[in-house]
Amino acid sequence: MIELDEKFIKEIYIPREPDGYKGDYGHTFVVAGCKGFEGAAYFATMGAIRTGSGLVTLGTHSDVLDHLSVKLNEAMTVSIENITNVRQMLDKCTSIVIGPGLGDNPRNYDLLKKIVVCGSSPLVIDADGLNLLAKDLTLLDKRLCPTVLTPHFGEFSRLTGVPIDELKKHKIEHAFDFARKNNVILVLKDHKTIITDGKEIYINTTGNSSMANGGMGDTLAGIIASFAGQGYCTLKATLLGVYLHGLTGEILSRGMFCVNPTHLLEALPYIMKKYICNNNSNKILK
Ligand SMILES: NC(=O)C1=CN([C@@H]2O[C@H](COP(=O)(O)OP(=O)(O)OC[C@H]3O[C@@H](n4cnc5c(N)ncnc54)[C@H](O)[C@@H]3O)[C@@H](O)[C@H]2O)[C@@H](O)CC1
Ligand SMILES: Nc1ncnc2c1ncn2[C@@H]1O[C@H](COP(=O)(O)OP(=O)(O)O)[C@@H](O)[C@H]1O
Repeated sequence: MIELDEKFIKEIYIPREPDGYKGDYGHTFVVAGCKGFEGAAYFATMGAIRTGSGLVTLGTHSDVLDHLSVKLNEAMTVSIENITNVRQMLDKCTSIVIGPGLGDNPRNYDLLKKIVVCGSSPLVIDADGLNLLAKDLTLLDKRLCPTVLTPHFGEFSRLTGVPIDELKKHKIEHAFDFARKNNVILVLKDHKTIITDGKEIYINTTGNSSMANGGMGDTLAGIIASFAGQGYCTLKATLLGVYLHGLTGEILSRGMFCVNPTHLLEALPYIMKKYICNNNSNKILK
């Protein structure tokens, strides 16, 4: 069992070349959002943008697309009702995140199926993506892409059919077994989040209950997909994303009672620079 600390995470970090351009840092395809859950799509997309993804495209439902396009200046947007858009994005993206605020309905199940079966880039499945996957886990047998699942205990209970109390009692064993059996990287979100690929177990050491508010997990899903699309191997992208997400929340909580996704998103690039890239940033924290 490996505890994630600053030294371990700094060794994962890949410095950027001075002449790097946006095409070198990936294209994250975020499939998220529906009426009433636009915020989840916003947070996941911004999570990818604020952690350095070269390009980010949000695929969402037509009825929320215009509203989200106006808010997300740095992202492109496409309608997921048009399957040609989805096919084109699967060809050009370098990572995918599906699920935040997407909605749990048969049409979205077909979309998840298409992405799992046809996508080859690293795939992060979160929130409603997990609820859809829980209907038929054998969908995972048909995939070519490295896959990260990011459940909280409620979602993990739906995936496994095991009650939350039991999952909490033996969380490491359940997480490890699930990851091994299904050949996925599992991120079981908690005060001390567990990450496992079914071979090794990692425990995150950052984050606290100032982060216990809506949208924090959506943000994390976007962050992990961003790093996975930038050339980090999928496991390292996951470890870096979980650690950075918690670290940013924890540092902000020194001066804030609660840390909301908006605060976290604002601070992410500064915390990344100061604590992980080993350089100084003087905007937020001395
Ligand atoms: N601003 C937004 O648009 C937001 C949208 N969200 C979206 O809302 C949808 C539903 O997600 P929710 O997670 O709210 O609802 P869920 O029904 O998936 O999960 C909530 C339930 O999970 C269990 N649970 C979760 N964490 C637990 C823990 N640590 N210990 C014990 N039990 C735990 C509890 O039983 C709880 O009632 C998702 O698509 C999500 O992306 C949420 O992320 C909140 C913010
Ligand atoms: N007490 C806590 N300690 C550490 N991290 C926390 C704590 N509470 C919440 N978090 C983090 O916040 C995120 C919450 O995710 P999730 O429950 O999926 O939120 P949402 O569905 O609202 O986006 C997880 O990454 C979790 O680890």
